[in-house]
Amino acid sequence: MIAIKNLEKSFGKNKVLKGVDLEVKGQGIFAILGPNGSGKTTIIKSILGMVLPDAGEIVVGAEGVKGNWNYRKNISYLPQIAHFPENLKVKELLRMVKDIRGQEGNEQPLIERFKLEGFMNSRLRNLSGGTRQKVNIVLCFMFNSPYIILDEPTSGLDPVAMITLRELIQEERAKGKVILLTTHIMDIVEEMADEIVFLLEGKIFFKGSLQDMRDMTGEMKLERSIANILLRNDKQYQEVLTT
Ligand SMILES: Nc1ncnc2c1ncn2[C@@H]1O[C@H](COP(=O)(O)OP(=O)(O)OP(=O)(O)O)[C@@H](O)[C@H]1O
Repeated sequence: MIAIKNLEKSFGKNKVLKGVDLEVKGQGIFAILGPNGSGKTTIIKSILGMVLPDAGEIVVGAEGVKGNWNYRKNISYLPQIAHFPENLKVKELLRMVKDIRGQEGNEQPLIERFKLEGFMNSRLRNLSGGTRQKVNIVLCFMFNSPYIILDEPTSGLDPVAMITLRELIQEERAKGKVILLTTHIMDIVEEMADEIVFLLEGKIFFKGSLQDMRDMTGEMKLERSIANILLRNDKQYQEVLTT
């Protein structure tokens, strides 16, 4: 269970989160959606303790997040942009992350699935964007954590890797994990999400199933549903529906 109560966060004058209340109960895939800059990553980083909220409370499992690092070992995180020392070799990075976490990982099957065997001795600075992302996926999925947080996990992946990632996410879901996912690829959400959370203007605007969203907006396709919500709430999006 993840419970967020009245979360507020500003960066200077930019009020990003204006009282976010969100409860993620049970297991499954929860897609956090919203326009660019709506605060999806800020919520995720607040859950991880990487952003310090101005107000509010977050509980992960039974543990409050404030001043606590213990709960982090239960979360695997795939960041939107990962920053690691560029001169590290892939095998050194894998070792380093396992040492930092103090947990052994089951990386070998993932290395094989993403065909990374030939890159173990490559330095990060020499990897393509997509190969880096595959390494980041291995780093995230090699630990058996009850919570998995994926921030734009498909970025840079080729279609084969994309299918492998989708399979991997489904396998983790079948194991009873709680998976939080942000993505701008709506067919992934339509295929996989058990619940959709839609963030707008600093608050949770909608939380429910895909069918609930269809019912609310009268649109069958998620992309159109979201465009419909944005149109109702912001005139600048009117063109989206008329094109
Ligand atoms: N460290 C920071 N310092 C200043 N502003 C920040 C910082 N992090 C985020 N912001 C701002 O907060 C707002 C929300 O950013 P965030 O990355 O959470 O949005 P997002 O919904 O994840 O966006 P996207 O869909 O583009 O990934 C943006 O206006 C962003 O510029």
